[in-house]
Amino acid sequence: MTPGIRPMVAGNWKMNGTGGQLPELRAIAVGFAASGLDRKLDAVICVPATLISRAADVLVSSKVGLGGQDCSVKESGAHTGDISAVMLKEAGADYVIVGHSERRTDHHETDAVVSAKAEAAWKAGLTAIVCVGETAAERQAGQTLDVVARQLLGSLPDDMKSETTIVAYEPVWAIGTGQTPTAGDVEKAHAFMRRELIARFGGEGAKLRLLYGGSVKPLNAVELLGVTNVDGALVGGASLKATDFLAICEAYKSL
Ligand SMILES: O=C(CO)COP(=O)(O)O
Repeated sequence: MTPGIRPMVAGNWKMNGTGGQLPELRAIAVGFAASGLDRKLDAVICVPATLISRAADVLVSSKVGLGGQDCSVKESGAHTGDISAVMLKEAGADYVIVGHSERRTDHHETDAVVSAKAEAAWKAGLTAIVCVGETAAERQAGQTLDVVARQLLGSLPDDMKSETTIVAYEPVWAIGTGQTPTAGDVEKAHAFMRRELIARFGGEGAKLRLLYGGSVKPLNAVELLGVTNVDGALVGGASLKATDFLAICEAYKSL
């Protein structure tokens, strides 16, 4: 937690979810409203692009935000298979994840590409959730903070505003593995990011939401979300089940 920063729990459904998954989204919307937790935090679900318009219908007048998982650096044109930020916005999204490690790996996205995607997102009126995080090999080599510093520097454009940007620290080795860094390690990484962001962006860096992602589950949510400078979570697998996602949000009842 950071005093004065409203937390966020964001779900990333990744390449999971056809129409049969929409009842879970409805259950998240209903459960989140019933919990009264919207007074304390924002909840967002980032669905596959094919589900955005239908998800927007499900979430209409709900307190749960909607996001995509990637966008093109371009607005339109001859880019077969790509989806622009403008298209996501038109379909009903208000957020988009950029620079997830799975995109950096599977699609060889560089920091420069991620930065251009964040710019494209802002231009379309979306909030960009920019992901950074070290691999297992980089961690073993003691390079965690160097990698995070390099990715933050390269992936965040100079005109970054805290209102339309969120940073997610996702150690690659913690994603989908059930392994997490210790609370102490997360604290160190987030304190480092905060210092770097303040050094570069001043007050905007101080106000930026910093999410932790990587095997966040109902059982470890209180511990991880209670860490200083952790302003929420980016949740993969556990966001596919409404009960798990809501249980993670519930952590804020005791924080
Ligand atoms: O990559 C993630 C969210 O973007 C984390 O995934 P898991 O929560 O499944 O580890």
